[in-house]
Amino acid sequence: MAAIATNATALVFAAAAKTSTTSRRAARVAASPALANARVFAAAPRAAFAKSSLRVSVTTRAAAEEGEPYGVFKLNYDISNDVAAKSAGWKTPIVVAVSGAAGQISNHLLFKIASGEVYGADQPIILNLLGSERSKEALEGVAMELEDSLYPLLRQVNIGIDPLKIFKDAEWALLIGAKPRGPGMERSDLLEMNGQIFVEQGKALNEVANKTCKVCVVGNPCNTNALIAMENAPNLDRKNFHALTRLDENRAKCQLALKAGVFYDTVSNVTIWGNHSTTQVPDFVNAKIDGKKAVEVIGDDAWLEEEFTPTIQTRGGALIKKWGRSSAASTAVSIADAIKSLVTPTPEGDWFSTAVSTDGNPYGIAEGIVFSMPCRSKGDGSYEIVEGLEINDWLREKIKASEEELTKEADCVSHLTGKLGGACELQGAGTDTMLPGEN
Ligand SMILES: NC(=O)c1ccc[n+]([C@@H]2O[C@H](COP(=O)([O-])OP(=O)(O)OC[C@H]3O[C@@H](n4cnc5c(N)ncnc54)[C@H](O)[C@@H]3O)[C@@H](O)[C@H]2O)c1
Repeated sequence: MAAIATNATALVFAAAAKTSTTSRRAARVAASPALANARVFAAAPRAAFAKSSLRVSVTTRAAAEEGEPYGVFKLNYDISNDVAAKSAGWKTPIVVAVSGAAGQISNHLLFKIASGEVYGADQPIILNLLGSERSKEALEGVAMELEDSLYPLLRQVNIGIDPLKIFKDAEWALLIGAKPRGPGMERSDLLEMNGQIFVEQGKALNEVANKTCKVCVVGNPCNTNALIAMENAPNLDRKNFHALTRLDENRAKCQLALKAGVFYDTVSNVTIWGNHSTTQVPDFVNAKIDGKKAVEVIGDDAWLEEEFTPTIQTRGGALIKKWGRSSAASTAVSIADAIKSLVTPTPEGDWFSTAVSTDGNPYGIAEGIVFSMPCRSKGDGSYEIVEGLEINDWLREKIKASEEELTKEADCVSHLTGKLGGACELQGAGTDTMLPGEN
């Protein structure tokens, strides 16, 4: 990878490689004078994966200067027998690219992914980690921690700051990296600043990612960032773009359980409609507790409308007041949940929330935005929107407000999505809504 080739601090784990592409990449790295001291072993073709030796070597700037590999990897070790035993039922490794990999959320998520908790205990992983110029050093620290964790399923880690390199062959792209809203910054400014990131990353995905790559955008404002990435990646199926609203769903389930005095695993069919902002609509109308209508089990409409709903909309802010920082661990859990919901079949009769393209949606939501809706999956990475939910007047009005907000956001970034949009109406007092973590 050129990013690695130009950065002698780069860390390359190249275990039994997945594809010939990976082998070519390793060959380029090995040929680079900048990495003359880096020892990269990555040649086993896909068919040979199960039987290949695991040979890992790594270098750091200091080690490269000294000509010594780093830490535990100063040993080149061969565990072919062990791998052969463990890999009996293992699948072909998948490439998971993560942006913002040196951030708080990734600090939890990467270890879940590497452990097998997210994609399965038989799914080897290649982690491609994207950082920013500012987080370069920290990114190496992340890789060192992954190194020290000795995860059997983690077959390769690549780090860098060029999405064209890091998104290469990605089968999943988890776009977490974004900049936080600064003091006095309007939502329109935030959209513009982070929108540029998602133009670049969308284009990079379009160019180098696997054509079936599934993209989950977490960096805020995540719905419209997902829209921007999607519009800049015409080679990828629009149905493969998601923005994360699963954390909001999990929060809603928790609060319903608390009110009903039941354990939260009995709460199902919870939808978050709309934007990951304070206009989001946590749907108690269709939610169930122990298979019964949540509205009937709870029997307190005033609480549902006037307490439950704003509690979920502003839960992020309440947490910041306690923690002094935004939710990271529970966000990582919800990203893991969102992925698991796509790679395992949805339980009969249930659904999950994810923000997806509104193209052809059955609820009459305006097209051209990314809107959270109830979805189901067969477990093959795809989804379908669940039809036929009851939309009463209360829900309709709330959903409309979130739809209008997202339409305005889309107008504000029309210059980033190649559309002829209207003027940006999200400027000035009274037009700004908060992210869940901002108030
Ligand atoms: N959708 C949700 O439910 C949800 C929940 C919580 C947080 N978030 C959002 O997730 C994002 C990340 O949160 P965090 O707590 O991990 O933040 P963080 O500040 O700890 O980490 C963000 C990382 O992204 C990096 N980064 C910035 N620009 C980048 C770029 N162009 N390419 C790659 N990396 C880049 C930064 O250097 C930093 O290391 C924020 O935008 C936050 O608002 C979303």
